[in-house]
Amino acid sequence: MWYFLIKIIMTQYFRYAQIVMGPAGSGKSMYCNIIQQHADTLGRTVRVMNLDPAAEYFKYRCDIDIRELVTLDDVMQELELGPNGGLVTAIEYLIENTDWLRDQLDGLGDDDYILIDCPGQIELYTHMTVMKDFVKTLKDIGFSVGGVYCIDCTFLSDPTKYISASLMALAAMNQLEVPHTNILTKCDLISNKESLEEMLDTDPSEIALGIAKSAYSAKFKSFTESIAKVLTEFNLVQFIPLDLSDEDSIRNVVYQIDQSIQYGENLESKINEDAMEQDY
Ligand SMILES: Nc1nc2c(ncn2[C@@H]2O[C@H](COP(=O)(O)OP(=O)(O)OP(=O)(O)O)[C@@H](O)[C@H]2O)c(=O)[nH]1
Repeated sequence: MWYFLIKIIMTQYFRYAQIVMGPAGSGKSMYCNIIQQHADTLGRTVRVMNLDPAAEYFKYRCDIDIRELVTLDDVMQELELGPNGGLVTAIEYLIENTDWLRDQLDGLGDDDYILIDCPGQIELYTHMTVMKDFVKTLKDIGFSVGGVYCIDCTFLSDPTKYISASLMALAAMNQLEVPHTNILTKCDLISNKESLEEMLDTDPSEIALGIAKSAYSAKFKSFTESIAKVLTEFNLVQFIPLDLSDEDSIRNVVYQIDQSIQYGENLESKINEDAMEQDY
């Protein structure tokens, strides 16, 4: 009996999902593609779900597609909504159809590591509840969920963009309430790798200083400095670089996110559990 109880508890956490977020064009689809290809080379299967009801084509092998349930065009036409309202309604419709989602996820068989490629409308995860509800649905189905927030690395060289990207990432982390990782995408585009490291090491207060220098008003200057101070003092936002041309960089990203959703740990438990099953 104890064995079955332990098995039920453990099985709940043998399914893993990454919610891949970020502004339009930040590299979410490319990220899914890179991670899926990397997994292929390791003989590990990573599935991808498209959560954008308006998507047209994919860079990755798409295993689950929200458009098979609902498309943005359908919602806009039937409910006479605009694109943003239509998007929220489409995702709400998905959450209401948990059976469809459960069937799709169960249909993946034993390959229970899934990346969920979100739409680029960041309001979905920075201040609306729809993605939070979606995460809850995944948890109820039995997934250990982590958030991955993609930010274009060119943002780091612009202090204003840096602060706003940091705050958006923080808002998504706060809203979703799951282990969170910020990924700095497109690092292959930076030819000077040392400058990238320098940028990553830069203290946000120095960045704020850059903004403050160009600030017109004293009020704006002190406001920016205060935000940067909070970011620094509480070590709130960190970025992990992803360079698709560098296998070590990809491996590091995979490792960090696996750690955050306890992929390795639970796998170890599973191996022990399988051994236990054989003993019985
Ligand atoms: N060189 C390089 N280009 C990239 C990388 N990631 C994305 N891109 C390019 O940036 C553009 C946007 O990438 P996507 O992966 O479609 O971005 P997205 O966040 O999924 O965009 P939306 O679905 O519109 O929200 C495409 O032209 C990609 O080829 C990267 O790591 N390196």
